[in-house]
Amino acid sequence: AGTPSSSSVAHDYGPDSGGRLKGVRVVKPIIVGNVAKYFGKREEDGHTHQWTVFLRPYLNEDYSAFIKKVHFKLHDSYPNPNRIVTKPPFEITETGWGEFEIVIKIYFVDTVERPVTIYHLLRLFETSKDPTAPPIVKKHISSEVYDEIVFMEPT
Ligand SMILES: O=C(Nc1ccc(C(=O)N2CC(c3nccs3)C2)s1)[C@@H]1CCCN1
Repeated sequence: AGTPSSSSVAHDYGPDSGGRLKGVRVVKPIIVGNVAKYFGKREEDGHTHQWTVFLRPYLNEDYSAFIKKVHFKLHDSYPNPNRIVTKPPFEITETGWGEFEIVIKIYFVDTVERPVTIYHLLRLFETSKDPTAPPIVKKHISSEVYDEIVFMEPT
């Protein structure tokens, strides 16, 4: 039998559906992280690394169908610390000398879905087991975590 026509498909308008179709939970896997490259100590401003913080799909998929924009909030000592990216790749590349928390806020095309906030600690150094040891500088370093965006997709 072929796909049932809309008339034969039963729609479940649950008691709390507010007129929307009963939602189907959609899980979108993502990777949130940063890569960093050590370029020595720059005379003029003391910056030592170039880094890129990113939010990307776990598999190579186009998430711009449901992600409207991604807001990266950098440390306030950066010029224009509120960086908005409206199309993939959702990433920011900057230079600096230290590690700090970057607040990443994802806004969805479907405005009924509330924005999602993710916190990422920018990593430039390898952490040594000995807390009294100086930070370990590596030419290249990366720090990324797997995460999931879960939202209700109307069926
Ligand atoms: O490092 C840390 N906080 C940092 C905040 C901002 C950092 C940075 O790298 N930069 C500011 C930015 C510019 N200033 C002027 C033009 S761009 C380059 S580092 C903390 C402190 C101890 C441990 N981690």
